Amino acid sequence: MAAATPAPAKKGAKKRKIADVQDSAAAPASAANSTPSDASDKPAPKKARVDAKPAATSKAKAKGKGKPKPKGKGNNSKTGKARATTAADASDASSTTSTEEALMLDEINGWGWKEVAIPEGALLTGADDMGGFMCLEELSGVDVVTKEYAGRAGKQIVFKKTKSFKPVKSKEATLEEGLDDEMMAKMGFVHVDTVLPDDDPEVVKRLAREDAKRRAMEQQGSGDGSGDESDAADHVADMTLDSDSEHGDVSDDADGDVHMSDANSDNVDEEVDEEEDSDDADSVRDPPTVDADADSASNDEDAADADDDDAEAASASAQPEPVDPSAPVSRPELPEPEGIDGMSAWTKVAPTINPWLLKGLADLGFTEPTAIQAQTLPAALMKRQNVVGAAETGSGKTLAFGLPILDYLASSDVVIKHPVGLVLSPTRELAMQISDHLRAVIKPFSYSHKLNRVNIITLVGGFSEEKQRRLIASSPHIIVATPGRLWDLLESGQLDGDHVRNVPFFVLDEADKMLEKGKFKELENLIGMMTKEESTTEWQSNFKVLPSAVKVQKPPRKRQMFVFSATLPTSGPTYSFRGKEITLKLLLKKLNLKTFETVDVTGSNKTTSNLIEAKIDCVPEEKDIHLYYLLTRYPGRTLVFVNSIASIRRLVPLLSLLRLPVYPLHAQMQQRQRMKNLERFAANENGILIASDVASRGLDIKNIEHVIHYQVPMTSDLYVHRSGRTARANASGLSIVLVAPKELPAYRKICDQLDKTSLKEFPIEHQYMREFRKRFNLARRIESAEHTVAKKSHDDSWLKRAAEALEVDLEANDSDEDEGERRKRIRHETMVDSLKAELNAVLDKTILPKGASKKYLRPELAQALNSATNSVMPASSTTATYDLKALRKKLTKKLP
Ligand SMILES: Nc1ncnc2c1ncn2[C@@H]1O[C@H](COP(=O)(O)OP(=O)(O)OP(=O)(O)O)[C@@H](O)[C@H]1O
Repeated sequence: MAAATPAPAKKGAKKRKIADVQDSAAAPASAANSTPSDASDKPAPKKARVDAKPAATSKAKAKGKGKPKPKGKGNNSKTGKARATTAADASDASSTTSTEEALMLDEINGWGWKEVAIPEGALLTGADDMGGFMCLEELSGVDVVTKEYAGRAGKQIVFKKTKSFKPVKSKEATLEEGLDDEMMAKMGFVHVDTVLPDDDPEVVKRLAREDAKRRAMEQQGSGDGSGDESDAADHVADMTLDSDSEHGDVSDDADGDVHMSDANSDNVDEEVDEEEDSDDADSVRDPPTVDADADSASNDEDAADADDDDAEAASASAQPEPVDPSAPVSRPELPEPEGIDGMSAWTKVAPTINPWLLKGLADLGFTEPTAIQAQTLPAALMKRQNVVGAAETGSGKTLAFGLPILDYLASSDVVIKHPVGLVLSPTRELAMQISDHLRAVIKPFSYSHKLNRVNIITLVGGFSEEKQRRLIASSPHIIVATPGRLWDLLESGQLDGDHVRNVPFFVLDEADKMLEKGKFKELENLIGMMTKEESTTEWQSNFKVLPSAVKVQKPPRKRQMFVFSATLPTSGPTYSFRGKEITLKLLLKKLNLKTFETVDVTGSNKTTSNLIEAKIDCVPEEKDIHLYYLLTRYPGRTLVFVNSIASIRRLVPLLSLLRLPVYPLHAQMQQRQRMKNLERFAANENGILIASDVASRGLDIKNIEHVIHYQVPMTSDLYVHRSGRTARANASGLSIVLVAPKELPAYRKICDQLDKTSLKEFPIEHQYMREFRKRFNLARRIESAEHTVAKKSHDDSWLKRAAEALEVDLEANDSDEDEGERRKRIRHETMVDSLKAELNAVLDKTILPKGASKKYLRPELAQALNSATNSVMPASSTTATYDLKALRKKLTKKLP
């Protein structure tokens, strides 16, 4: 049995545009059994900003790019194999239909059909199975049917035309010329060169308005002055996605994919790879360049005006000047952006702030600065001072240090072609979030003109180095990185040391964490590299930098530094980390930061006033039940922090069995999975993230309602950061700590360090706990039985593999034992099934009485928490005994 497929498409031309995306989607696949497909067969290009219609055809297709030459059209019955034919071969010009449909059928005829083998019975079991075969039934007017062969077994696929088509009367598309623009427009194509550079409806509308205005002006005063023309050309260039040859490369990336995504698309996307790809594409697409289009447009005009006799001279003068790539390129003059009238609160603290940043802030709804921003900007943006900043979690520190960098970029007269900002973050997720946040603010400026594109890249572990190399090559303006990955890239010579050493802005976010002794060796190396005046052999040997990696020739420019955290000890002599006292002085000495402004807007207890804090005393064995109770009783986006990855691995399957939407997050997970889980958590309003402290700092996920500390955190700083994932940006939130008797000393220390007498006892409805316990215990039993089955089958397969490797006949030696084991496994499996049935039956019933409020922060609960007079330690019932025991133990130890 055989089916037909067109010959593989020719490799597309190098200069591919948006229309080609559609084309490649519609191009026939070359794999066996694959067939010509409609554009819908392949996913649309990620974030393509143009709705190029109709999807199944394209300008490039019409031109014949990538289209196989018609061949093998004749009858091949001689071969004895089936051949797909199309009834559209017999053209019928009598009736009229849309040119689009006609073109499609024309295409089918045009593809060079060839035979490929299909395994007997795999596809052609009946006409019913043909539905969607090759996606051709998507084409209006084509049916896919099978036909018995005359006189022999087997079936034949036939594409049957069900409508008549009038061939396109206008100029026929040829491989060389394609359809003319008029024809393309009639068919509903959007010319790729008119595609706007953004899918943001606001920007699209504004650019369209400006375009209309400009056209009207051009028509009115046509010919008067070249300035207008060059403006117009500039604008067209601005709106062009990839009209010059430099952009041809976009389509030719390693994956063969064309990426036409939003310039700000470093967002967490479905696939990490895609996300990075899109970032790559963006970066490659838009390096700051001389606007050659505008130049050549006006030069062409000049040449056209020249006297014929002087044609040669005119054409010589029309040659564009050779461009020195290192020469500064001026930024276009931009009009004042609209919609920034209500932003005076910002200009009050930073009068010179670039209006395009105000526009970005206004678009985000940030009409006034937060306290840390209001106090940082005068020093950082107006006076260009170093700033050491401390402010509560969720109080907007990212923009406090980000705005001065963005302002520098937006206010430069010339196009900047090198990195100006380096932001270091302790975790990958936080680094990506910082990049996204900065991009969101600079977006209107970035899209105001092609030359204004601000390129922010993220360099973190977990992504392929190849992709990160491509990002580095994309002329980034701001690099947001984790120290480890940045150092790797420097050490291996992939990132030029000068890029890092000469940045005029350097940010250390979560600085206290970053500077923990021994935690970030790479950071110490980086700081050493950045703070040394000159490259010396001593320095190089100290930090083991490959000489090729760091080409430091000159001392760094004056650099502005930002050192930020929610838990920086700006006042008071010291702060402690795991028993070690660290002074701020020591911290700043490491950074070689001698002069700086301190901005500290943290309250005495370091947590935000919108945070309601409570605790639950319970013995370790009861923690699971209490957790289950809280998660079920009060649904809402909840982040559960645990102290060990083992706890995550234990809790996630149990809570999943109990039908809770739980997602794990810890450092041993693959980066792709980490991103996916964060995405899922952020998308599910009742989502539950069970995380290690990798999620404790900086993560800004909207509307996290509750944070639960399953175990008492090791330090008060950690408690502050964990709790700070809720109650962000003026929202309210609840943090609950589950305290086991053994954890009381750690808990007390935290309270002490944060100036809290104690936390309020969270009210538990004990009458329901029995039922919660019953359900949880069922889940535990299922888990344990499943574990036994899984372990057994794992052991078996290991044994089998080992036996195979040793060429031992397992069956013969172990058959008796196998039988016993097999019975055991069946018993376990049966038990799992019946336990599951039991659990499902109880889960179908609700525990809470009808009408019980499920709102966590319902007023009476908040009231109860606030008014509780819990001045003594919470575990009042257990504290005394616990303390006594502990004391006795201590005393006994001291005795000789
Ligand atoms: N001026 C503003 N007005 C309103 N919201 C703002 C403003 N500035 C920032 N935000 C929002 O506040 C939230 C918290 O900001 P950000 O992540 O910078 O906080 P942070 O202080 O760095 O927190 P953390 O210490 O946890 O890292 C973000 O969602 C951000 O978009």
